[in-house]
Amino acid sequence: MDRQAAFPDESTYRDALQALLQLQYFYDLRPLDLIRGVIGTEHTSIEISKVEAQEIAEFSVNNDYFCIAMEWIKLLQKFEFGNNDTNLDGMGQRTPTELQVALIDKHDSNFEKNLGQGQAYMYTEKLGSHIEILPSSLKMTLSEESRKTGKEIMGTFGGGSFTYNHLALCNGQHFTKNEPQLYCWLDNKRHPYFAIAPLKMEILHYEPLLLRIYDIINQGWIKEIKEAATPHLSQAPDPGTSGNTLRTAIYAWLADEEIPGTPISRLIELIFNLNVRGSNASELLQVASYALGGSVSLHVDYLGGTKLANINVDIQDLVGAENSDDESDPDVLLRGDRMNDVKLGGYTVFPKLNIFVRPIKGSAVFWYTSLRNGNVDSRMLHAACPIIYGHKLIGTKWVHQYENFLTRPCTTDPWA
Ligand SMILES: O=C(O)CCC(=O)C(=O)O
Ligand SMILES: [Fe+2]
Repeated sequence: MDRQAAFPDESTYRDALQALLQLQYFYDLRPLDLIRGVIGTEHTSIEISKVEAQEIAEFSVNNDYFCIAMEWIKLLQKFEFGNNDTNLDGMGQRTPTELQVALIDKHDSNFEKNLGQGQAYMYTEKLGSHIEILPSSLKMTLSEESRKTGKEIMGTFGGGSFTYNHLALCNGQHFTKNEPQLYCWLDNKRHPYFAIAPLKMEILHYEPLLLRIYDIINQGWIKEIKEAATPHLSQAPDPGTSGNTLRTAIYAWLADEEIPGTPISRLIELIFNLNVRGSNASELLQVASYALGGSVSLHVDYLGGTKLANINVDIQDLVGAENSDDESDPDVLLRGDRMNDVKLGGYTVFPKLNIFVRPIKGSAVFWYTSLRNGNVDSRMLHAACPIIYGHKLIGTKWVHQYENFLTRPCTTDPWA
């Protein structure tokens, strides 16, 4: 056995720090909570020592995560950790005050540089003259400003346009003054099959269309998808097909033949009158598994111009076990696995539409990724928010354009 493979290396550690800071950034988690193992509303046994807090502060300063770094530095200055951490002033470690000075210097030289380029909106003030800025209030101010002016503001974790709306939506907040008139109905007209089992449809957005269908897959299908995908869950998609999208999840791809008891392609054909099963009519079912911090950055699923529609099927719930059928799943109980539902985080957000979508087990969310003229529909920009606690499992089916040039309904009107 290769024992070395069991030890995390430097880059795994950096990834873990990055994931932790991303969670803090997205959800305004407080370092004081984090060091005590409190993540959102969950009390975990994952505590952070003073040495680790120091490393987090160093990492944040080095990576220019200004507000986050300031929070960790303040914590190091103020908070008494347990007395078993001693090595703080050892070689190579900066004191909190040294870190703070380095941080302010970096920030303020960035400020001057950006000012010279006419981009002062990224920082409202020099840190040196105003170090009491609260990250949360700064982010909300920027979010509000970007909404009012339509100006794009770059965020610490990249993403480019609509970054702050992205953050707000991940937190379940949106800035639409008038709630859209949502509409739900039972649909039994699409195919005789649905006369017996009507589809529970919900319009999340009209134009462009964003549609949720509840209870589209049952417990048997869920079990089959999980069993078929689990042994293969590993790598991220080929960067050639996912562009610059950052994905911190693990993936598996399933052909219809690998899940013979789960006719999901056929079901999508019946509901949307699309070709899904023919050769090259759709991609393999992409199963994505997200753990703590797992997320996908803002993107449109379009690359290569082949994709027509996106159907995301939620294989697990966002909320706790009381809503989960997994209690009765003998495999889950045998493994003693109680982390089967996402407790917090994990929304799919559409910042241009001002919509956040919570994963609901067994439901699917549908949208067209391209316009009728074949170009990408950039309004469908979306992201998967980081998981704070629990585990999200989602299946994505991408239906192709070319095999559907005759089948795409010529209207998005659900009543037509
Ligand atoms: O997991 C989600 O909510 C969305 C994932 C996604 O957009 C993708 O994998 O392309
Ligand atoms: Fe996507």
